[in-house]
Amino acid sequence: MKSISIHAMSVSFGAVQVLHDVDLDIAPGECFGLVGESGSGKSTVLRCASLLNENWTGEAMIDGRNVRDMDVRERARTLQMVFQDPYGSLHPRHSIRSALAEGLRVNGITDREPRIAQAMQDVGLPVEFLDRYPHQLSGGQRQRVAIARALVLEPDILFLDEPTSALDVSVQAEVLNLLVRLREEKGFTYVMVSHDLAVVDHMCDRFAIMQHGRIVEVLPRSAIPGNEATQRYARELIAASLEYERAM
Ligand SMILES: Nc1ncnc2c1ncn2[C@@H]1O[C@H](COP(=O)(O)OP(=O)(O)OP(=O)(O)O)[C@@H](O)[C@H]1O
Repeated sequence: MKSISIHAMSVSFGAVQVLHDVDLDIAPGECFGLVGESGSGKSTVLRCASLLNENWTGEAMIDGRNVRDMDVRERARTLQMVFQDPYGSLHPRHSIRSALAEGLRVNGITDREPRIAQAMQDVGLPVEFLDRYPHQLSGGQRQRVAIARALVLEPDILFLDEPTSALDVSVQAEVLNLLVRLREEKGFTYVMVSHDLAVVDHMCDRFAIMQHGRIVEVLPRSAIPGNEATQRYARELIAASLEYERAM
């Protein structure tokens, strides 16, 4: 299990600074949530820490090792991302087998078939699905493929960017439960972006509330039901979410 430590992460797009000195310390095996209004910088934290975006200042360390000191292969075997929209991230004319094989090939891994079969089993999909194409799967099945594509590289850390928000509510719970089980089985460390505090409450040990590119407060999950946030914005965000839950 691996820890993640982000220190003084700042990023600007043109003249606009979208992250201001973000500090986060995430324990090995923890599920850590990032919540906050749209545009507050949650996805940017994941994209910078994984070096999908390289233009930022500060440091991101994994188990004490700077991500910038890792080569692309080491990084891919350490950290994988799962995005919100599996349709957008799976090539429509590539079979599921080739979607899963691609990362293995790019990263010079040769024992591809057993890893692919294992990943399909891990996400609860039959191996016959390997010959299908993305449009031949349901939304939930496609998201399972996106998770399997991350698993084949046997990473230690998964960055999950709204992994279920494109799915029907009933399917959301299945995929979240799959993610809970995988973390228990494999000892993953998760960082999960979500706009839904109910999802954070279900999944995360702790979470950070972000606003305008800053961390407002870091709280344990147990602070949600009684709204124990100390910062005004954090309290308001939790209160709004609790009210919404009650109204449902
Ligand atoms: N490549 C980019 N170029 C310019 N601006 C960007 C880029 N990526 C993000 N931004 C801006 O940075 C800010 C933070 O975006 P980010 O996607 O991190 O927010 P978010 O909290 O994840 O929002 P959402 O919940 O809507 O996904 C936004 O104002 C966004 O418009």
